[in-house]
Amino acid sequence: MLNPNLEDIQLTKDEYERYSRHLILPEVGLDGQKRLKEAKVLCIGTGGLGSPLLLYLAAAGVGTIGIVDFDIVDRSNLQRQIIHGTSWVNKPKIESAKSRILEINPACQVNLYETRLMSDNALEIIEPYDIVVDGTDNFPTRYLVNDACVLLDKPNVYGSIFRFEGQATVFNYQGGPNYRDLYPEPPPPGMVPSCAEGGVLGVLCGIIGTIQATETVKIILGQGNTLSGRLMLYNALDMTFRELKLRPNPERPVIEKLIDYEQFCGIPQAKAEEEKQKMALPEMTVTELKQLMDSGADDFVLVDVRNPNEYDIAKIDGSVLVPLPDIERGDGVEKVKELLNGHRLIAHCKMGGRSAKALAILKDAGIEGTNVKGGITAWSQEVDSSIPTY
Ligand SMILES: Nc1ncnc2c1ncn2[C@@H]1O[C@H](COP(=O)(O)OP(=O)(O)OP(=O)(O)O)[C@@H](O)[C@H]1O
Repeated sequence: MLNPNLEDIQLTKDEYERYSRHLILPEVGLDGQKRLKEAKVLCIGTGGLGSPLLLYLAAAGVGTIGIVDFDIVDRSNLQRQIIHGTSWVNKPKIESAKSRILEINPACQVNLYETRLMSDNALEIIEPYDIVVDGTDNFPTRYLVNDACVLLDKPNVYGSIFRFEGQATVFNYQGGPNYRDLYPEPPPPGMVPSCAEGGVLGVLCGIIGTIQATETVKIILGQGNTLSGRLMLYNALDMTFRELKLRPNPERPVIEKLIDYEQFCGIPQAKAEEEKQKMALPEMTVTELKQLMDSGADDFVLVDVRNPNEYDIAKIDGSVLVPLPDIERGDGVEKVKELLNGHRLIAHCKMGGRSAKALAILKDAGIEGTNVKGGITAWSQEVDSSIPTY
């Protein structure tokens, strides 16, 4: 429970009316609404999770809300990032979120931090707040938020989402476990695909984000049992909730200072490896591919290594689908061999990363090929604008 001096906090007449359905709940009541009014909550990320949780925190009467994000609203965000509207596309997410929050609750003090949360700004940004809510989507930031909250002794309300499944819990609350008890080591880079790669059901964000908002409100009020020590696992397809027990690991290293979290998660090393892999492969631009196709040459096969549903969304005419997972399993390598039958191989994917991976595997199997730089995204931007980007 947050413990401001309740006698110093007054509700206005408008607030009595606005929060009347809270005030008549004995678990909230006048004191609870005053605690909400005095509370300072920092939301990191105003994407899929940040959107619903900010809407509910603002509506619930949280007096001060901080928002950290560096991104602009993309059209592909609108399917789930419901705080942002169409007119905000290409504009800063934090500005969009603030305007919507003030529309819901003009009395809310909204502090904006248009920056990436990093080791050199995290402590300063987080310090003035009572509770931190993590609505981000990457491992370095999650470890950073965790460690900063441990150092500053702030509860960290955590959520994550992927495809149809989500997780939520409360870290670092009243001596409870933190993120490093759940994940002592980061996964190898690229092991866990992002929502941009694997997709996500829009309404899943609503479920997990509102669980985070609920936990935040409960911590402020000091009511109920929080998710501290319990990891909630939700599956939208089965409509099931499961729980895992979490305990502080006695062997967990003591966090003494913030570190380089990109390095900790192996990101620069993985990027260098990917670059090296790409450099070792012959490449061609989409314009060169177009010229080759227009020349009537028939000595090559264009292999698309994306997933079948991506191929249904958009494809380059004449390409043949052999998904990367099939190539990784081995049967795709055989399929490519059959397709080539003496022709040369050109491969593409969405942006050029997966096709580089596929070509490296094929090279080990004795098949040389050329990678299309920028994939079908570059094709859509530079050659054929009738092809949708996704
Ligand atoms: N270190 C960070 N500091 C501030 N904001 C962050 C940080 N890391 C991630 N975010 C923000 O967290 C949000 C995560 O939300 P989400 O994954 O739904 O959005 P997205 O990145 O727009 O999605 P997509 O990858 O599909 O385009 C994003 O708005 C992103 O900019």
